Formats: sequence, C-alpha cells, structure tokens
Amino acid sequence: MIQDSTIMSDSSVSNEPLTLAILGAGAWGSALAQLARYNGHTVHLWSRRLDNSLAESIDSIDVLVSAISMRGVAVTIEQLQTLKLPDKIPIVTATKGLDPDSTLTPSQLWGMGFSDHPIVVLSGPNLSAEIEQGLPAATVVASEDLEAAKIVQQVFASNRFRVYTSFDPMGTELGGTLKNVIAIAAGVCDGLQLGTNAKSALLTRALTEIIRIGTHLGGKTETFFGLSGLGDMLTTCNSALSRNYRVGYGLAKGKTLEQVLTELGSTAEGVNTTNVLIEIAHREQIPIPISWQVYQLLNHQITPQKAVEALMERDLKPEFYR
Ligand SMILES: NC(=O)c1ccc[n+]([C@@H]2O[C@H](COP(=O)([O-])OP(=O)(O)OC[C@H]3O[C@@H](n4cnc5c(N)ncnc54)[C@H](O)[C@@H]3O)[C@@H](O)[C@H]2O)c1
Ligand SMILES: O=P(O)(O)OC[C@H](O)CO
Repeated sequence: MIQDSTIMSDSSVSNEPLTLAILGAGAWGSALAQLARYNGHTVHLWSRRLDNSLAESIDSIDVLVSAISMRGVAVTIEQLQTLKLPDKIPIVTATKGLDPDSTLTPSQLWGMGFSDHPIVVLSGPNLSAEIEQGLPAATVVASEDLEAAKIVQQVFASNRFRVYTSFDPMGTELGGTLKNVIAIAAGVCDGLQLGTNAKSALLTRALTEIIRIGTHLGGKTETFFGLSGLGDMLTTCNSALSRNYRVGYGLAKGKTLEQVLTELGSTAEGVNTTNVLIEIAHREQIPIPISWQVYQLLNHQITPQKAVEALMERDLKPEFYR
C-alpha cells in the first residue's frame, strides 16, 4: 500500500526562516502574522493606520502577503507599483472579495499589477479569532506556480495550521468570496429560526449556485467541494464569529443594515460582494436565486420573510439536470 507520506513528502522547498511583509493589520493580517512568527519567520506588519512606511516594510522581503479588505486592494497595488518590490517574490492574496470597479478578484488585480510575480491565493475555513487562540485549522494555498504555492505552504504550515496546495487559484478564491453572500443568507435563516431542514436545504442549493457561477468564471468544480469552498461555507454559515453571518442574523432580527455594520465595526465583505456578484450574474446571464434574494434584502427591496417566500415559491424543477 502506498503511504500517505510517500505521496505528500516534498523536500524541494526549504523551511529556513524568511522575511515577510503582511499588508493589513486587521483581524486576518494579525492572525497570519502570528502563524508566520510561530514558525520562526520575521514579519513586517504594515497598515495605513500604523506609523510605518510601506517602502521600509517591503525592503528585502522574501514573500508579500496582502490581508487588506477589498476596498483597499486596488489603491495599495497602485501605491506598491511606485516602490521597489524585490524581483519575482511570491505575492499572497488572502482577501475575500470582488472589486466593485472592475468586478475582478483580488488575485486578478495583483496579477495585472505585478505580472512578473507568482500570485498565490490563500483561502479556507479560517475564522481569525479561533486561529489566534491556537485552535487547529486548515487552509489552501493555490497558484498556477506550484513552487510558489509550496513556499507559502512552508511559511504557514504547523502543528496547528494544516496547509494544502492547489492548482486552482480562481476556484479557491471564488469559494471563499462567494460563501460570504451565502453566510448572510444563513444568518437570516437562523435569525428567523427556520430550522435545521431549511438550513441544510439553503446551504446545499447555495453550493450548486456557487458552482454554477464559479465554474463559469474559471474555477474547477472539485475545488468548490474542498476546504476553500464547502469547508469555508460550513464554517462561515454556522458561526456567530462570522461577521457576514451576523449581518444576516441582525437583519432577520429587525435591525437595519447600517445598524448592523456599525455594531460590527470591521469588514463584512459579503455586502459589497453581493452587489458585484449580481452585476456579474446579470452580465453573464447566470441564475443565482439565493444571492439575488440577499441582494434585494441588502438593498432594502424585500423583507427577510419575503425573501424566504420568494425562494420557496420558485418554479418546480429537477434537483440536477442530466
Ligand atoms: N477575519 C477573518 O477571520 C478572515 C479570515 C479569512 C479571510 N479574511 C479576509 O481578509 C480581509 C481582511 O479582513 P479582516 O478581518 O482583517 O478585516 P479588518 O476590518 O479587521 O481589517 C481590514 C484591514 O484592511 C485595511 N484597509 C482597509 N481599507 C484600506 C485601504 N483603503 N487602504 C489600505 N488598507 C486598507 C485596514 O486598515 C485593515 O488593516 C477580508 O477580505 C476578509 O474577508 C478574514
Ligand atoms: O467574519 P467573516 O464572515 O468575514 O468570515 C471570516 C472568514 O472568511 C472565515 O473563513
């Protein structure tokens, strides 16, 4: 029998200490910094709000990691283009969002801005609060450049954080991004106390929806069944630690979106992602009924109860088409 270690072992990547810049000192940037430091790496944590210069933060680094929220990605890329990033170092993007101006993903923006660098997507079921407590978790690092993905795997992998590589950056990134829209719907479902049957139906049909649009945009079907797809959806749709879930839950309890976002005080990417996703779905003519109800809810066009009714009263059809 072939041993797992025979398939998995890889001695080609060194695990000597590296120097990283992590952009974004919010919840996720700080947790990633903790994971890298745990492995003995040096981390320059940069934020527009901290008193440190971006130019100094990227000086002589081996890996650049971006954990800034979507609204800061394009502007940070522009800023970095005026500076001297070390040649060919991997750029890791850990943002889960869609750019409202271009409708592109963060990895597409980074790829356009730094075409000479390998781009690695890091995404998975990773609630930062659990990771900072040292609880076990797993993630995926995906790139068309497998060597770059392996370097990033070594940087973050430890006995508390299991890191898998993947060849499908688009599928990995879209799984983590699109599930935020579904997490809002899941929060509504729980806030309205619709029950376990309803929640299972919602998540299962949502996965079909994510696969429909995610594969159209270039992701691979199997990726959406993995950690960065189904795995992240299960985490985010079942945890009150998730800010996107809390948005839906708050709306179901009668709060306004503005109230919920003020109370959160940090990024719930699903709100912006829903608007951009609906723009893409209209443009590409892809039906995404659950996300459409979330869109109407966020844009004050429907109540949570009416959104549920609308989903239940859709035309009857087979679960799968042959
Ligand atoms: N928190 C988590 O558990 C978690 C886990 C995985 C992925 N993510 C993703 O990571 C990203 C960041 O999430 P977070 O939880 O750290 O959010 P956060 O609100 O805690 O931090 C956001 C960070 O982005 C920076 N930022 C925002 N706008 C900026 C701009 N215009 N220019 C430069 N920097 C800007 C902020 O200064 C801050 O450092 C999101 O896309 C989120 O979906 C978060
Ligand atoms: O708090 P959320 O909803 O942004 O979720 C955080 C992560 O994406 C979970 O993997």
